[in-house]
Amino acid sequence: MGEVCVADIDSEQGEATVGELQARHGPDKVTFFTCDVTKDEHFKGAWDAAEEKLGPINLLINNAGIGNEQEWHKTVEVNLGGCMRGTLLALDRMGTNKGGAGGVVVNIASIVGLKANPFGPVYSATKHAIVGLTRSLGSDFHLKVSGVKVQALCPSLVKTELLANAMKKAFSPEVAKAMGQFASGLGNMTADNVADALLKLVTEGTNGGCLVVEAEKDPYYVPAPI
Ligand SMILES: NC(=O)C1=CN([C@@H]2O[C@H](COP(=O)(O)OP(=O)(O)OC[C@H]3O[C@@H](n4cnc5c(N)ncnc54)[C@H](O)[C@@H]3O)[C@@H](O)[C@H]2O)C=CC1
Ligand SMILES: CC/C=C\CC(=O)/C=C/C=C\C=C\C=C\[C@@H](O)[C@@H](O)C/C=C\CCC(=O)O
Repeated sequence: MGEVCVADIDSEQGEATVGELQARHGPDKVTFFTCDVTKDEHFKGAWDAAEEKLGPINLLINNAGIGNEQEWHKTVEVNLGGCMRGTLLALDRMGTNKGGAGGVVVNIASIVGLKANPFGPVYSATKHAIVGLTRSLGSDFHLKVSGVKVQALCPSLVKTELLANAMKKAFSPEVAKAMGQFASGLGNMTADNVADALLKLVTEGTNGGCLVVEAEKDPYYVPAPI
């Protein structure tokens, strides 16, 4: 395994996760930095600290996300703002046109970045925007300029904290009532299924590609409609 830096706003959970990974892969292989992806100075600080400790970064996974329909500014700022901030920073630091060695960015979007989600309209809008950002910067033009591939992973539902929190912060009482039943009909995909698809994207992904991962299906690309 290469060296990995985990950065998250939740330092308690982040340190615990990194502790588990260090026990498995070695203390020098994984490190944690606290980072709020809505803040430029946090993102840049975490990037610099990670490079100082682990060496040059060649892969960024923009994973932070929330499903809070009641505070839509916050959802836009974390989901879209985080991916935008991260992708632009990665181009600035890894771009061959900026003195870097090139690399890969993976934005964690969602299947509802490619289709509607009546149970989370704001969340769905942020994920559609992430897909647009990814397809635009993932064009041949930008790859030639920067040597950085930009791709998106679009998972279907996994029952994580995100879903539990989203149910508490649902769009309306009607949605809150309908959401649980809808979610339970979506199959049992696990975080490991998503991780396998992510690995495929990182190692053999197509620039600008949006790879969908759903329960009981092989991952598949969804091309832009026009
Ligand atoms: N769970 C699901 O069904 C799906 C999740 N996704 C996406 O996958 C990603 C990960 O989600 P999950 O693991 O499901 O949720 P999660 O709630 O377990 O993890 C989200 C992580 O983002 C962190 N975070 C939240 N705000 C942050 C901020 N301002 N700065 C830094 N970190 C912040 C949280 O502390 C947490 O560790 C998200 O982008 C989510 O939208 C995509 C498709 C399906
Ligand atoms: C904030 C919620 C947490 C996670 C969302 C996420 O990232 C993944 C969602 C996974 C699946 C969503 C599927 C959405 C399907 C819709 O396009 C429709 O097929 C739903 C159909 C009917 C809904 C009821 C209606 O419109 O009348």
